[in-house]
Amino acid sequence: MSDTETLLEAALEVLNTADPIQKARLGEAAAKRWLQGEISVPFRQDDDLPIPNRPARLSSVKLVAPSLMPKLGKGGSLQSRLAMLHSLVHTESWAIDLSWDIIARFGRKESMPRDFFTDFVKVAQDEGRHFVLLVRRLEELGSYYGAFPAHDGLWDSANQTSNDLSARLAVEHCVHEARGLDVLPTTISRFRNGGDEDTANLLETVIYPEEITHCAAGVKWFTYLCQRKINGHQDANISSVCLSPENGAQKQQAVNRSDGLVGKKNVVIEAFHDTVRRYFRGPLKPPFNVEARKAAGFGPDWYEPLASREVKFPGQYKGNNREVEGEELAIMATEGFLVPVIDLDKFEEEKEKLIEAIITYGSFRVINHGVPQKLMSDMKASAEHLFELPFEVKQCNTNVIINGGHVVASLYEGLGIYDASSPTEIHNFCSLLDVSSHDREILSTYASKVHDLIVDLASKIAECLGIMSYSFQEWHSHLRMNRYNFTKETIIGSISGVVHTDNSFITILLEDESVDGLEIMDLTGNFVSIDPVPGTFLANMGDIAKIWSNGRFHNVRHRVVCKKAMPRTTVALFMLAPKDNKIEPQAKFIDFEHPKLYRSFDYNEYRMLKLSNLSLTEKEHIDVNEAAIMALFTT
Ligand SMILES: O=C(O)CCC(=O)C(=O)O
Ligand SMILES: [Fe+2]
Repeated sequence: MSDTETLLEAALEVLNTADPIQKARLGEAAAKRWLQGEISVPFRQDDDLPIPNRPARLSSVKLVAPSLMPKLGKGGSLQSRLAMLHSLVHTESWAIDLSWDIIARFGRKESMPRDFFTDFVKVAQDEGRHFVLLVRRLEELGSYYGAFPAHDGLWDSANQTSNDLSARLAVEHCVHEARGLDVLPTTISRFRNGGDEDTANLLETVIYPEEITHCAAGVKWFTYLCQRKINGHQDANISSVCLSPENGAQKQQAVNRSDGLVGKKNVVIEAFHDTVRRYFRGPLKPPFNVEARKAAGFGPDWYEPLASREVKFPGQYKGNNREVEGEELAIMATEGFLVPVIDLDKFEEEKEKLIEAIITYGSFRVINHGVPQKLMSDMKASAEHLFELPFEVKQCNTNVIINGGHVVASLYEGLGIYDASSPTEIHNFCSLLDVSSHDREILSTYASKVHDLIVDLASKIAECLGIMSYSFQEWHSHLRMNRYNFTKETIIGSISGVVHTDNSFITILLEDESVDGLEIMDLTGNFVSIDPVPGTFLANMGDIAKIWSNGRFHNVRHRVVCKKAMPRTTVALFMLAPKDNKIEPQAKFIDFEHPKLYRSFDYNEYRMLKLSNLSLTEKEHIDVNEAAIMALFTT
């Protein structure tokens, strides 16, 4: 290395190296050079070195969405302990990148003092050592890094804070790393109880105390940035680092006192609350490791108030067309539209999130829904077979509800069955189109299972809102298979599925896992892409839910855009209306503050009105859709 090497250059070398062992080795060497003064310059003022949007990473580690991670188990079996160890190894590999990233990304941009660099160099050094120790242990036990799936949630949140150092410190170090401290004692006892004393010791004596110092670095530099803001832009007089595990809390207090922050402590804590609420979705999960957190320099007043999230129902909801502002807007701007994930296996814990999802977003993803993944992929294959039938055969798919059968539009074709909860209707559809017995079987099993899922979901929603006796059992449903005929000639970005809200209470969508294209309008009015997640269903709330809830539930607007030159097939099951087709707002949602918005009406009347405007341009379509619904208002 040349004498003029900067810490930024060393950090970038680590970030641009894919192999984590090599990352750790390079990081260790760079840290030594910095600490011994061989690298003396953090960066050059005129450097214009690109910081990778994503550090180089091994491609051999299979990534899955966080919500789809297989359960790690409780350490009772070797397999479970290996999965736990693997997850720790993966976290440490990201921790190396995150430490060098904070140095590279923010050090110069935020004109941070030398101690900031030194602190995070030490953190990076620790993380590299932790990775090597843990990966070695994993190998001793006969496994390897990459043997289990992993998720990149840590990097996702790093990405969301890539423009804001305070947010990065708060979320990565004071939320995620602090959460690591909360759960580590349980993890240690799981290894110990499973007979793996070596791993337990390693975690207890090396990793745990050092992780406390990393959390402390987050608290310390978050505090520093607040103080700097309070004092104008002059540098805060923060004492030199060294956050040893034993005295982190005292040092932190000393830091606060020396900077006159004691009186302003609430300002710092309030800023912390604001930042976490803005950049971290959902409440923090208790129980907290109060002792370790205290050693890291932050007491319960920092995190306890973030442990619950107010439920916005029913008083605070302001209506669909409300202005989005503050926290909500910031979350949406930084996260894009990540629809909330509802785990049906843990429904009791998910209620609050579900209510927020249906009221605020009108869209959520369901996992552990009980429909076998094989049936989902078979259904998609069967839908593809049906679209391959001769055109005249498909034309036999007429239907009693408007637009319920075979429809053809530019780039789009649809086939449908109403009522999909009726075995006779499925049978009639299959007979008319001469569907093979294999596809027939799949269609009827799928329709019946997903219909049951929708009934269950709708009942759960009602139950969350205290409507216990309402039965969705007899509601009709409509199964629609969608085919978007995207080819090489289709212009990428062209809209195939016009902007619309669904004519349903809930729609359960089986996505095309190889071709994305669905876009949902977020509360700021922008369309954001929804990436398909295999094995899950996307649930969208439709107009009928909005009416039934007297305007409380959000009927989400969405459209389909060509993203790839490949045909796209999706299957939607819409829960439409009760058997008698009468829809009206439920009494539960009507009170003095919320007068009845809609008169009782017939579902078919609504559908005629809604679908009579399909040929309009996109902008008009939105307005007329809304107008059509408004026309049903009581006056
Ligand atoms: O195909 C999709 O992704 C969306 C389909 C849809 O919005 C619908 O069928 O109503
Ligand atoms: Fe739709």
